Amino acid sequence: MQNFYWFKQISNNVKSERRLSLGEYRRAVSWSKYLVSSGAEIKGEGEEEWSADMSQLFIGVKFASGRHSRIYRGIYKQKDVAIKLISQPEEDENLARMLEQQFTSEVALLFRLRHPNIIAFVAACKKPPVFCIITEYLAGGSLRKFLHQQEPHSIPLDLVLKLALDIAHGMKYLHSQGILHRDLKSENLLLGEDMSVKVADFGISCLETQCGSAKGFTGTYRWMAPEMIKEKHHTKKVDVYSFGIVLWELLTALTPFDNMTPEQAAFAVCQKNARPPLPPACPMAFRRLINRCWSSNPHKRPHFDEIVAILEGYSESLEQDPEFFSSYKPPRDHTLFGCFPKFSSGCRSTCVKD
Ligand SMILES: Nc1ncnc2c1ncn2[C@@H]1O[C@H](COP(=O)(O)OP(=O)(O)OP(=O)(O)O)[C@@H](O)[C@H]1O
Repeated sequence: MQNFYWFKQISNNVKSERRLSLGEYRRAVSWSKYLVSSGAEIKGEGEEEWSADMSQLFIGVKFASGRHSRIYRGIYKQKDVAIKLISQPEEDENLARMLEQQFTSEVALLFRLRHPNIIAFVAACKKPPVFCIITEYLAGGSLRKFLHQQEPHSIPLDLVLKLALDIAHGMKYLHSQGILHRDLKSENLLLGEDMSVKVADFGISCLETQCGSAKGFTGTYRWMAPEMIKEKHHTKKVDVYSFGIVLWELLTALTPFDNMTPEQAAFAVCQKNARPPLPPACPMAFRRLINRCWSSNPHKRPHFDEIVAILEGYSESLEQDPEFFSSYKPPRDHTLFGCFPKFSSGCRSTCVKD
């Protein structure tokens, strides 16, 4: 706590506990003007349960940004937290409405989730045109940042397996609650100090029964399943597709389709059935799983229950035999492959022919 340079205590509007640049001061004041409680705001449905006690919230330095948000470190009730501040633009009513809907839905979903591999919700505040979501702070940052720091561009296979299992456990739990994440990617996976991974950012998540079509969607094309790119009806299997891309990231530490714009990547995935190329050294065990996860046919993608079971099997085998990944022989059931024998002559690693 001593290492923090607090510039703001929201409750009593203390303006500055450190020297701020003029820009920082203006920004801090412009947020605080909205966040300081007037005591007169109308509380929406369920709001009493998650509404933050502003007298207990300290906002520290900004450490990240999203498309429409800024993320600050902070302390809430003596706990280290991350505070996501979302501000509605005055000039764009549609965007303002969409951000409010996203906030409401993210809070409602986060509020009911409790799992070691899902970011823990702490509280939220709704003071239009500013909203805040307070969650536990994860010191390791995003998985994307971690992967991009790796030299050479790969991480040991036992770590790939551990990280993949954490993500799969989180996703299995999420799906067991009937929730689709819809924006699973390394940027939305956060690392704890102990290298545990937690799934975060539920801004465009939905209850499976209420997801509708993906019309007007703002997810991320490089990780997006073809049926979602095409704005078709979609199911939990869109997250399995994205998990396949995340597995590829874990094995390569690269950005998928980095030689293309997101729109070109979307076109290549839908029209040419393209996938990021698996490196020749990619162990067969992962190659098979990835090919199944990013199959263009959602029905051929496994459920997360099965993914967890497969990865746990790999983990046990690796404990017994450190050479497991090089000695692994796939089961003879060829229907489990992304590439079927009738296509195998022309099947390249970048292309799933099913
Ligand atoms: N609880 C947290 N602990 C540590 N870092 C966090 C936390 N929450 C967010 N971050 C960091 O902030 C970044 C953006 O957060 P988040 O994805 O929740 O914002 P967003 O507004 O939904 O972004 P976008 O809409 O662009 O996806 C994350 O990639 C991560 O680096």
